Amino acid sequence: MNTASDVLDLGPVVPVVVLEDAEHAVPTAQALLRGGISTIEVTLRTPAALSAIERIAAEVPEVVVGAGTITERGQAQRAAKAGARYLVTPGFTETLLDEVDDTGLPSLPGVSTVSEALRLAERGARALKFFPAEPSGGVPALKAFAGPLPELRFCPTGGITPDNASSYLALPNVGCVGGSWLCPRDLLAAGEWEQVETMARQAAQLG
Ligand SMILES: O=C(O)C(=O)C[C@H](O)[C@H](O)COP(=O)(O)O
Repeated sequence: MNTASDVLDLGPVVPVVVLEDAEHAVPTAQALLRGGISTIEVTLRTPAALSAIERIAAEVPEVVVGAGTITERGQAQRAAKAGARYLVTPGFTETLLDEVDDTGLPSLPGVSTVSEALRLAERGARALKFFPAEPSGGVPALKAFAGPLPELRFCPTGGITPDNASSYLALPNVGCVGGSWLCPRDLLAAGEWEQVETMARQAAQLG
């Protein structure tokens, strides 16, 4: 997996996961894997996130672990050091993009407008996160992006559900969708790994 476009090809759904407890990292990744999902985006929203990334990278190498919610200076470097294999940002600043690029890792920077997508295309990006997908116009917006931006592919995230995922995945400029629905906090807190596996299995079949 070398490019951002490769990240979009890891499967139809990238689970976006908030891990409050690093102890949940390995069982979550294993449950996703049993369900047929081979990637996990661990959001850097909790103190446990970097340790969670480290554990998944070390103990569940079959799952390609990425780091999400990169919003502050230093986070890209720390995530790379912990073993993240790709980086995701909800939006971008030039500083953030430079830091992400410095890691050498593939990344999906977040955009919600054509102008933002153009700025990233100027920097060489070919794969982007579309965030927040539903509030930013959803499927019709992405359909419209394909006209002026034919070379760009997207991972829409934000408001994606099992009910609307397929309509995004049917668009030629969508490689995969991102979503938190597979790994809700209450299931992780309760250690309901079989339920995570079941939802992963359903998500893996979307397309
Ligand atoms: O943390 C980030 O970097 C984000 O961009 C936000 C996440 O992608 C969304 O929270 C996922 O959206 P939902 O599936 O609607 O929960």
